[in-house]
Amino acid sequence: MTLAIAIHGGAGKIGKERIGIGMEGCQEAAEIGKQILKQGGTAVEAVEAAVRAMEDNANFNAGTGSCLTSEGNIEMDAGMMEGHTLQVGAIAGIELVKNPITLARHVLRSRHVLLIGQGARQFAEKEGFEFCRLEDLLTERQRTNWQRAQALTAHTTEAEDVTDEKKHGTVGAVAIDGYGHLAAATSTGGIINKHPGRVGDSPLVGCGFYADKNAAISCTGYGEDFTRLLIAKRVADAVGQGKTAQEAADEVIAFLGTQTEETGGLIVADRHGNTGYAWNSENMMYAALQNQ
Ligand SMILES: NC(=O)C[C@H](N)C(=O)O
Repeated sequence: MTLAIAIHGGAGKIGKERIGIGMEGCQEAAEIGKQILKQGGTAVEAVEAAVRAMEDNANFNAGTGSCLTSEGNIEMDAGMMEGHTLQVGAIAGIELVKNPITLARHVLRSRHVLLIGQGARQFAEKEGFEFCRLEDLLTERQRTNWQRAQALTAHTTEAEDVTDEKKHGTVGAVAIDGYGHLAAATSTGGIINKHPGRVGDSPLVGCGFYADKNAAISCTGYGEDFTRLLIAKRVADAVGQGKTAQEAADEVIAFLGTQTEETGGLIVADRHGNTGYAWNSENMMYAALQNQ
């Protein structure tokens, strides 16, 4: 049985020096996930651990390093799906939690699919999560990005169009384990300067992530478009119709390009242990590992 894991760390217009750092972070996370798979762990365990590593890496826009809302707060989204059970767990607008993906995994084991804001916080308390301070999640880089965005917003109505950083750094993982089961996970701080309460594609099943018995997908990009176009589910359907992971990735990103000028990317794993990636932004940070 082929074990496989793929990671992304966001797509966009990413400077050379940041690409190197980002690719390294993806590679480290892929190694963590691969070790779990090799030791007989499940795809869900592998994608959770890989995404946690990315959330803890301050270079990515998820967990520590998340971007700020227009009011200077951090509201994070995360989602996870297990392919063979179609179980879903997602969290939107969560504050002061270091690893939203782990909270999403707790939701996956509950009778619910998606919890938001205050209720998500109550759930986290009940599940024994510890809360951190805003300063524990906030990095100097995101503070600077936000200040720049705020300054520009004062002169434009297109608040979210003020920086190339806006599409960077959402993180995700897809994996297939030794039991032939697939899982997908995505975690993000969203887009910079977003309206309080704004929810993107990342915690929405079929949009920013999806997994079934054929494929697992994690997306990154302009969440509004990934949501209205149900991007992740389209990829799963293409694989279900016989496309390979790579063919499905290419096909759906090409479709995205016909529907919107906004850009993004995605990663896929299929039930044969193939991985695929595609993006139509300038670049995407990613890594993939297989173990025969
Ligand atoms: N960086 C990203 O991928 C952003 C995320 N898709 C969102 O719209 O919230």
